[in-house]
Amino acid sequence: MLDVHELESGYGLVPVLHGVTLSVEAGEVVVVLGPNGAGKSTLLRTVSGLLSTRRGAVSIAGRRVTGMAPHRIARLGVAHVVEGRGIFPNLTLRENLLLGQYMARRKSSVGNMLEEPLSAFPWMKSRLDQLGGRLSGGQQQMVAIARALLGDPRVLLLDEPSLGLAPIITEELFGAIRALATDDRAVLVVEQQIHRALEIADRGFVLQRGHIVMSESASHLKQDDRVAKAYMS
Ligand SMILES: Nc1ncnc2c1ncn2[C@@H]1O[C@H](COP(=O)(O)OP(=O)(O)OP(=O)(O)O)[C@@H](O)[C@H]1O
Repeated sequence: MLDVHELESGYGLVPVLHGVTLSVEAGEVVVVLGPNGAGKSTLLRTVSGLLSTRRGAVSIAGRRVTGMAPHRIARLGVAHVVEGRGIFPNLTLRENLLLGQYMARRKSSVGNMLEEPLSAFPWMKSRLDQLGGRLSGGQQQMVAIARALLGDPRVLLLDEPSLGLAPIITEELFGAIRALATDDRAVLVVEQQIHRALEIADRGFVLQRGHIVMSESASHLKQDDRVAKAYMS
């Protein structure tokens, strides 16, 4: 579903990604691990087109999207949930969700669009009229992800979904994320919570200074000491 080939990108004159190659199949959750500044967020930004590609290619379901504007990439099925949630405090939960309509790939009624997000996060059904600003941090993160589902994305990119959340909320959130990798969707997650993320992932990559230094199954990475060492280098 997502293919990244020899990707290079950066900011101004500073290169950050140095030839990153990875793929994520439909039905998979793949986690990108690595120390601060390794280039994890930069990788997601380059895939979604927020940052331009200098070399290499990105393809979604076999279609090359390299060089396309972010809104076109979104229409082709890439949803990027950036760090920091972006919930509007003075809009209701329903209104916050419906902002995701602009990413929709096909025309659909509002009721149909809300079906998947509300079944992924059932607690939302009774809170649709509550203001975004009154929701807890964990609930806001779930709203950000639910909003991305309105476009029925083929590729869901999640940047540090657990940031600032209590462990018990993180567990609930990760359970929901696992269920989002359906037969026609791939999920790529950047995370600092290594162990929790590997619990729900099928595979993982370790990024260090813009290079992929490990690429293994999640069960393998869980037992490999080199993962923790990568964080200290
Ligand atoms: N907007 C920006 N302008 C210039 N340099 C940036 C910008 N954003 C990130 N960088 C630099 O790019 C490098 C990679 O940053 P990136 O945010 O992708 O790392 P990361 O692995 O996601 O780390 P973190 O977990 O700290 O977010 C870092 O050296 C960072 O300082």
